[in-house]
Amino acid sequence: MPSPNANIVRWSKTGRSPCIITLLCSFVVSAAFLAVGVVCVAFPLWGQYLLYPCLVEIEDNATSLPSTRPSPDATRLAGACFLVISVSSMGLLVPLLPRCQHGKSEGCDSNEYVSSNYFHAVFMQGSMGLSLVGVGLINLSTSEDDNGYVGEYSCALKDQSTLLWTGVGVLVLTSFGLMASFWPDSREDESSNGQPPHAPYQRRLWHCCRRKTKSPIYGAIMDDCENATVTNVYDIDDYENSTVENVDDMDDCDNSTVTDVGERRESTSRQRGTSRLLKLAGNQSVYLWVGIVVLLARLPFSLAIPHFVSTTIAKLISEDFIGARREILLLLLLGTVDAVLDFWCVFLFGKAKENIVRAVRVDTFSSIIRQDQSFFDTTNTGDLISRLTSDCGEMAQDLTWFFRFSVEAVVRITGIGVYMVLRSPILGACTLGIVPVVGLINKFYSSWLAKNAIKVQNALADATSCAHESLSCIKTVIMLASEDDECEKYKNRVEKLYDLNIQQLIATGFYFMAVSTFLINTCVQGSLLLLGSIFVQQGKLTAEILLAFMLYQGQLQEWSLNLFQSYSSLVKSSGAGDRVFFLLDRHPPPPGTGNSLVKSLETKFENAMTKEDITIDNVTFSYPSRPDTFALDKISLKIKSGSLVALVGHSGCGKSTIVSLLQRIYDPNEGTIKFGDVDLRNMSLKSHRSKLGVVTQDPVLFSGTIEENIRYGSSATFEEILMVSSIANAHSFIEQFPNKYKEQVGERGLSLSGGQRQRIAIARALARKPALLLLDEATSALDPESEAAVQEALNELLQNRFGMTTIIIAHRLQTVRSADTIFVMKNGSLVEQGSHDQLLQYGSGHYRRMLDRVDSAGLFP
Ligand SMILES: Nc1ncnc2c1ncn2[C@@H]1O[C@H](COP(=O)(O)OP(=O)(O)OP(=O)(O)O)[C@@H](O)[C@H]1O
Repeated sequence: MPSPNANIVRWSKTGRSPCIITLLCSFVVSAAFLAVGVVCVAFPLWGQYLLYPCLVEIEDNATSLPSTRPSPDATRLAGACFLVISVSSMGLLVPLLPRCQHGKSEGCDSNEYVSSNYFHAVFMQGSMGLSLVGVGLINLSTSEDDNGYVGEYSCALKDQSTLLWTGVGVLVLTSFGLMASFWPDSREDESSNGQPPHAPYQRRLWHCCRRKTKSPIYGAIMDDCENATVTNVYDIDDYENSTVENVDDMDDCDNSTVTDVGERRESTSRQRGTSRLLKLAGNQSVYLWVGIVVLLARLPFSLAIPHFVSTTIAKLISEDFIGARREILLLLLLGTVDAVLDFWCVFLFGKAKENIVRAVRVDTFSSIIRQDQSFFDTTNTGDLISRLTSDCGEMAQDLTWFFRFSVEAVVRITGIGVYMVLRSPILGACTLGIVPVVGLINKFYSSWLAKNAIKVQNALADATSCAHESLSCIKTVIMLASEDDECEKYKNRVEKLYDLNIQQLIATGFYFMAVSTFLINTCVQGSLLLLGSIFVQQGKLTAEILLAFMLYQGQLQEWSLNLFQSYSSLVKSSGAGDRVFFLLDRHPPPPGTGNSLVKSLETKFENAMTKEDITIDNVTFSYPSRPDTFALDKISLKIKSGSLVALVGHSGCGKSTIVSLLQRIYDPNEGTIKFGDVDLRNMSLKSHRSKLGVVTQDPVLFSGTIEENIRYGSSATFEEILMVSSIANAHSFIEQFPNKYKEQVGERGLSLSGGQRQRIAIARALARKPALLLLDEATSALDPESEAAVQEALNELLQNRFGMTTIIIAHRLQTVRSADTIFVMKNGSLVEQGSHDQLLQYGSGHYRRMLDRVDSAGLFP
């Protein structure tokens, strides 16, 4: 094998790109193989002359041409070997060409070159192995036996065994070389850092698949949601045709009965899911095509085995023990090659499956996480987790099953069918006749299976959501001693899933009983034996052929079942796929794409808009999940840049809703929110949010260290982290932990107290150096002493250092009274505004009444 390093040096010295030259050479070799293969297969009489040189060389460097020519069958066999070699090599080389034809600058880097050379070497090695086996077989079949017969393997097998076993050995070695290059330890994690893996084959396929992954078929990976438009995310036709709403609308327009509509919708969605699934598989075409090529290469080897079994038995019956041993040796030889190629079939299709699962999971998560808040308001988290885990896995599993078995099944069934019809048309027809019957039964079975699969997936999602909810609220569950209730709830859902699975089990059992065991094993085998024995009795058939028939019939039925099951799997997976595709297709309206004027403004004055005065003008808003109830009703207020304002009012009056609208988690139904003169809807969402610091009533931390949590969403240095922690009055308690800032906070920060979590959340908000700080009851969990300290520090920081605008929602009088302006709200409307003193003096009484009801702890009602 050429040394990869030597190649790199050679390349850098000459400055030329040998990559393309190497590839072209490979192509020329492959084309020559292809030509020889075509001639040998199509015109075996001419092909015999082409194969002479092989024989000369093989026959101990004899100077004369061999006395016997290869038989036409042997020539075809050799031709088939050449065809497989050339087609598979071309299939592997083609994806490299576009990368290399533009030379170094277009990605044909040294690694690519190394990988192409490695590939080339392994390819040549593999070709050599196949050639040795091919030539050995030709020699075997063309040698004369003692009686002068040619082509009956009558020469001593040992004469050729060295050649044959060497060929098989080379193939096995090649295979091990390839396996080693794919072994996970020999490469970097592909997904972790987006870097191509080291292993040469892996690297080459990685490049090919990566290019594909970026194609519009996956689409949903968006580096920046602000640049996301429907066209670059997904093929627009698919997008438009595939949302559930559209399907619903279409169906609603129809006057058909409800059942019709339901069935049609299901079948439409299934078809859509199926075609999308196939498109998805297209992204793994490299693996799938190579897998199919290997599959085809393997077929002659595995198909020949029953033939050798029957000829061995026939030879044993005729007491030709040497001949029988020869057949057994050939069977072992072909079986070994078959086994090695089988590994590659399993691996390549499995790899395609894993790639699909990985890509779909990442894309689905990427799509879910970019949904708007209204989606999460109405969708269960457990349900989404089930989509990510179970649906994605199931979909890809079934999809690759389809590719793995359908191609192989079609080829095998055709091959076996031809063999059978040629050998005995009546027995052949009798065996093949069952295929359409099984196909018909399978059609009903698969359509039932698809419907049931959707129910199963839904039930599974339901059970997952239930478990997820119970576990995420485990403290409350323990506190209220409702473990038994939760177990019961989960049990009920699992029972439902169990019932559906049992139904599926019964249907599957029935299918196998009727199709596999009764129809195929019993009826077909019985009729074959009956007919066959009559033909043998009449002398129309030999027992040897009948035996071969029985063996091939077993294979035929097995592969018919595989073919039909692969179809069922595809239909079934389209159910799981449909739900995943729904998530992939669900693109919230691209938020904050901004107009060019605003974009240029933002570039010019860094984050100018978020710092500006805020004007909420006549805003009306209802939550998407409750469209008829207005949380805000024609509210208008102005907040001066750099000021500290407080929102007060009774619980549920709409204070947090204003904070959500300012973050643009939702858009108002009516009215506008402006920063300076610019409507929030026209601003860049990403830059707006990057300038927000938000602390909510119940802040959530991520599992990890305190330092990581404070730095989350910013790039603060450790010194800055220390500073913001001191401001948030968190430094002192952090220092008391054994690992200080490296202390783990546990899942969702549950190993900290509520007050500690809140102070870390304040520090996290400050670490972002926000232009607008939103504190939604941020100090509610703090004791009065901590709150006072935090508030004091916050006031000083906000007012005197950075001039941030701060909006506080608080129930504590102490917090509110220091605000420049206090907005008093009632039932989604603004009823009073002014400073604490102004409101006491001139207010219409709302604030005063609230003050009157402040309790001894200083809390508003
Ligand atoms: N995600 C939501 N979906 C539907 N309705 C909501 C949602 N969030 C809040 N609401 C409703 O909107 C109204 C205003 O809620 P909001 O959270 O703004 O009140 P608040 O003044 O902040 O109350 P509190 O002081 O208790 O936090 C309430 O009636 C509430 O039930």
